[in-house]
Amino acid sequence: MREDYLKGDNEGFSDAERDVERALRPLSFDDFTGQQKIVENLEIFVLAAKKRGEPLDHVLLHGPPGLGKTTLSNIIANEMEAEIKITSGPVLEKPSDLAGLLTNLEDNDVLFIDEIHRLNPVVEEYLYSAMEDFRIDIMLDSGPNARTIQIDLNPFTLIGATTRSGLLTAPLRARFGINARLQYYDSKLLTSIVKRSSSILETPINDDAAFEIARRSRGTPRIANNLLRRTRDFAEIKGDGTITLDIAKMALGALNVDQGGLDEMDNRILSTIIEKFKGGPVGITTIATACGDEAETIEEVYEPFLIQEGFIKRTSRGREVTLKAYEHLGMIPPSDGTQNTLF
Ligand SMILES: Nc1ncnc2c1ncn2[C@@H]1O[C@H](COP(=O)(O)OP(=O)(O)OP(=O)(O)O)[C@@H](O)[C@H]1O
Ligand SMILES: [Mg+2]
Repeated sequence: MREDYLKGDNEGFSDAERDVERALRPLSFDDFTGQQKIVENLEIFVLAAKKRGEPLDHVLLHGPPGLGKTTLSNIIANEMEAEIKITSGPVLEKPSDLAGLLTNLEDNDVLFIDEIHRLNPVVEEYLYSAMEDFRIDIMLDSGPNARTIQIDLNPFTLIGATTRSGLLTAPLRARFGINARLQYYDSKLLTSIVKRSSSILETPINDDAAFEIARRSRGTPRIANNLLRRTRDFAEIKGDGTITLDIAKMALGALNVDQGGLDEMDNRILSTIIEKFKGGPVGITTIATACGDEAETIEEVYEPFLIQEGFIKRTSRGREVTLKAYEHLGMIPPSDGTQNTLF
């Protein structure tokens, strides 16, 4: 079980915690740290769309949890000076659920569909004409009385967010004019996010403490913010309210946060490759089966971070762990490069 502060979504959080999360959310492009290329491009597309008086082209945001997809979607709507209607794939069960939302959109509004990979295929079909022609065909009645009517929609922008872009159908993917994959944040960017958040929370924090939290946040702003809040508790109870490096280390230690910021699944993937497959190379499907997760989740959610941080290498024959992975787990690497000495 992952701890609350590492959770992908907000499940397990109290209302107060959710309010804090909302307060920490940047509201404009200027406020948003990192993802520089994506933000620069979006700023241009938004300005151009506003100049033409048109809606922004449909946007697909994908990437691992907690990197800012929902945040960016809200920012896009703010910057477009448009209303945002928020829903998610699993909530839209029937075409009429979608039709209800679409017909209520004003000119240039944003419809945000979270977890868009989980759309019901029937609903997805309706989305095609809505996205392309701003029109939907609605079926009225059924049986012998069945007839369809065409409804014109106000021009709108669909923003889809997903952690699993590999599960999107090709026709849906093709209808997004703007397609951006969010990347993990480096420790420097996360340090400035931690500092920004602590100033919103009115909690003083030392530079080295901010960096320590950032470094151990798995490249993810949501985790950084959550660890900051827990560390603040320690500073208030065990210190004088300021987050110092000692307080940060004490808090992160007490919370069992990994030295390298890896989570339980990351560690399981690494130890599985080492213990069951002699460090690799091994195929992603085999790793997934051994770890009890889906290959696509490992490939899209976990592996990118492990590769970026140099724990895993991708070779033509599969995935291989690096020396850094052995060191991280306190295991002895094979001496001749073929045999795992632990086996
Ligand atoms: N670039 C950023 N700068 C500052 N804070 C950020 C940034 N990106 C994300 N955050 C913070 O991290 C939290 C999580 O971001 P967000 O909810 O947008 O992630 P997400 O990609 O939508 O995650 P999920 O896939 O789980 O829905 C937000 O509350 C926000 O405060
Ligand atoms: Mg989100």
